[in-house]
Amino acid sequence: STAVAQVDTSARPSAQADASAAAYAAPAPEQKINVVSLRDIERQAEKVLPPFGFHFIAGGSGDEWTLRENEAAFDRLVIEPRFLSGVKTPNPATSILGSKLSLPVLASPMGMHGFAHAGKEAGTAKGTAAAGSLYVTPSVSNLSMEEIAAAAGAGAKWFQIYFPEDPGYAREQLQRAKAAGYTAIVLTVDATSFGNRERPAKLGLKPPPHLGFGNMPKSPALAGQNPDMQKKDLTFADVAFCQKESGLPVIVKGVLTAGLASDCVKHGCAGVWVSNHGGRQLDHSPATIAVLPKIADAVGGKVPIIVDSGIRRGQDVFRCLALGASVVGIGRPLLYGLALGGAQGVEAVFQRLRTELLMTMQLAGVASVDKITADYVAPAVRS
Ligand SMILES: Cc1cc2nc3c(=O)[nH]c(=O)nc-3n(C[C@H](O)[C@H](O)[C@H](O)COP(=O)(O)O)c2cc1C
Ligand SMILES: O=C(O)C(=O)c1ccccc1
Repeated sequence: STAVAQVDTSARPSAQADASAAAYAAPAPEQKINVVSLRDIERQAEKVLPPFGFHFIAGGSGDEWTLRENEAAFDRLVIEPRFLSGVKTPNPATSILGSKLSLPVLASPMGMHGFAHAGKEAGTAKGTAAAGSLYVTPSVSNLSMEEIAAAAGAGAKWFQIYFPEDPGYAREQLQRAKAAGYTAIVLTVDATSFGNRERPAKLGLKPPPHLGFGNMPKSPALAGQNPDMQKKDLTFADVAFCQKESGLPVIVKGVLTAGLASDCVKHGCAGVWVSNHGGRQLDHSPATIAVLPKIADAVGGKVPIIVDSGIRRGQDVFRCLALGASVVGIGRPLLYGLALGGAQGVEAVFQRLRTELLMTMQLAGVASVDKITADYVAPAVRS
């Protein structure tokens, strides 16, 4: 295995430090924000974020086909409402692996929130907890997993790991995660090589000085390891390692095929996370909503399915649930909310999605999330 960070990561900020660059001017507001729509805050966040930070967050890989397709694929799927169904107060609450959620939307793991806000991951964790949702802490964070757990407080939390080269360092992180109160491990498998993110280079934007890794090894024997150096040759043996060493349920993130989904179930995974990493890894990998039905079919209800990448509307949440997801994840909009308002901005993003989901459920005629089925969606027919 090799350090991904050393190979192909010209645009990877965590791998580089430009000592001559001015210190990174992350926004720091803590305020209520008005979220008209999740798309609208991307435009607003661009105005307050340093250009590198904005384009690092907003960008995808390669030609950004998958990035566009994530949202375009929803446009090919209509919602067929059932009026006169007597629904009065739809209930968006659900639960996943024992955690109660006030809505079927959680915070996808994202590395290095220092690009979005001076408070780093703390505001995202706090705002997600305030919204009654679940925060997935990234291993490549600017704050430590213990600091992030403290910010989430009683809020539900999982720990996402990029499996490091040294198994001893993997073990240390998994044990720390359990001790810090995380209740599941998310193993991301779609980033063993870093996607070709070209935006910063095309725009002539240089990575800022390093913002600091929160999870450097504690054991002196692991000196030289950092959480951004990943094992390339991942297999199900590494999944088993995570299960054994953490003693926690393990979810595989980055599933895009029915074959991998059924292998995950066979290997005792507690969940399957359908994701193309927000179009940031393998360009021309499929939109998640397009592959969700066959993955749901392969999983057959044996474990929960989480899906993310391009979800921006309550109607998108509805369509994902209709096609077999238990819960959806959102990424970038949370960083935009964070940049604009800190924890309150993050909470406002969840609230906006809740409002849209409630409206969608009311108009579609569905009273609870378990009743959102494939009967309510159909291919869009174009003449
Ligand atoms: C800035 C940024 C950093 C990310 N870092 C990670 C990470 O550390 N680990 C991971 O599993 N996924 C990471 N992702 C992918 C997200 O978990 C998620 O799959 C994706 O953002 C969902 O798509 P969306 O942004 O369109 O909602 C990152 C995404 C972004 C935008
Ligand atoms: O950019 C990403 O998608 C990502 O996964 C990541 C990983 C480490 C640090 C920052 C981002």
